[in-house]
Amino acid sequence: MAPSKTIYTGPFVHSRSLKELEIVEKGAIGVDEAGVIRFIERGDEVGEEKRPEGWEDAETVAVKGEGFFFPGFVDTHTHAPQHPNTGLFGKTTLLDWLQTYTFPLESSLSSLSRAQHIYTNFVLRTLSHGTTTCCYYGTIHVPATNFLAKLCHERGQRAYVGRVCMNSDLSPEYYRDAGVDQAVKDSRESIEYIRSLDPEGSKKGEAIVNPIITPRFAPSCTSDCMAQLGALHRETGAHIQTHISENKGEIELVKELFPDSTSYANVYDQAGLLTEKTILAHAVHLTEEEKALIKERGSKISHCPASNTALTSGCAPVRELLESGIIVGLGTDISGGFSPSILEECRQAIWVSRFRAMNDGDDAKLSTEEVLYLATRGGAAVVGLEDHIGGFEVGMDWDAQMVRLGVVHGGQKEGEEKLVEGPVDVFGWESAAEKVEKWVYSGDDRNTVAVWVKGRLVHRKDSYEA
Ligand SMILES: O=c1[nH]c(=O)c2nc[nH]c2[nH]1
Ligand SMILES: [Zn+2]
Repeated sequence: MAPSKTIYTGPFVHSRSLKELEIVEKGAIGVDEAGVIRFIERGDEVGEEKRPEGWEDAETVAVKGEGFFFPGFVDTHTHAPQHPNTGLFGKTTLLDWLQTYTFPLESSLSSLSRAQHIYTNFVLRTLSHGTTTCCYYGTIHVPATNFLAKLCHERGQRAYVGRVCMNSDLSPEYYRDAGVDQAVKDSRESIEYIRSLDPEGSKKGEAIVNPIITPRFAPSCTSDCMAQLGALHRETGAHIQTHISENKGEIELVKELFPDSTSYANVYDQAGLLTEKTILAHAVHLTEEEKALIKERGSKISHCPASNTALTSGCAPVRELLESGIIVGLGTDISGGFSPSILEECRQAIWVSRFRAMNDGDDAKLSTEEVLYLATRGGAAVVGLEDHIGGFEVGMDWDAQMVRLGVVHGGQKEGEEKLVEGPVDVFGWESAAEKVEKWVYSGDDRNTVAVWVKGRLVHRKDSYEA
């Protein structure tokens, strides 16, 4: 159903900057038919009787009970085909995990019906966690990847969808590109298909779903393949995503495979893959030179703390990355990561920063405000949409979630006590900031009762009522 003019009333929370959240206890946000925010009122200015001119017939969506509107989350790195393996990694580390768990599952998506089954579930799952924008790796299979893009387009999730390239013999024979030409041809075919879903929007840079060029990681691709993908980027202007410097064994392998390169980041740079439109996942063990190069090229980093811990890759130095001026967002990295939730990733980012702090000092610690920024405005900047999503400002799109917290009522009769819906118990004496903090530390998808992308309702819980 096409969205109508709507006024969202109630508390809202968003990041003003890395360090500062704005918490408005009584607000109203007017969103037009195109899903664009047209006014924001703080305080009592807008009530049922005091609507701005032209908004008299607008629908109202109000937060009922305890809760608030929050910007939709941006997941800057995840693997849709690995969803069935979520939680399965045993004691493996990256390179044996890929061979044991990942390649066998991904290769099975040569079956389109299997891909449809997995992808449909995953897109519904990420939406239910409040993820309004998602950067997806697909597999090497064009039909499956195109299906994922079409699904996001139909369900209304903002997405970057990439057909994976992997032509080197590190990949098993049963799951590998036939050659460089095949890798480039299939990538081009997928880019064209994804742009055909919304040709006008794609031309204007306004499409909800976009293609993303996806060399799996340097060890999976030959230099020639990466150079041709760099050329494909220059030709099409499509974004690029890949992995970098995740695990020490991987870094050693890159040194062996590319002896003429001065570093892992240099391998990508020589191929023309380090650009302003490049998203680099992990970046756990970058050298100072690599950080400087990434900063100079304007490439972005997806921090994936759950995955980095699960595969014992390391604790990424997020404070240092931020201080060197690199743009950072959060990524769930299913199924290296074990949860499709960016809220979970916020907690993991906080924990990992504390482990770094045990060696580096307290400055390494990330605050609640900071991780919420990375989950929204930081992620938006990673995909180049910082002027459109990630916060609530006039002119931005309404990509948002309604968060509801449970109120614990006193005076329940003995034997009739009931738990509130969802994991967060609010007793009534918490400050607004404390409620947000409680949500970050103990909330989950049960607290996300509705989700909108560009004004379109894309997910709602049964208990949601406008
Ligand atoms: O976390 C990761 N997940 C993957 O699928 C992958 N492939 C290469 N490097 C990778 N890292
Ligand atoms: Zn990954």
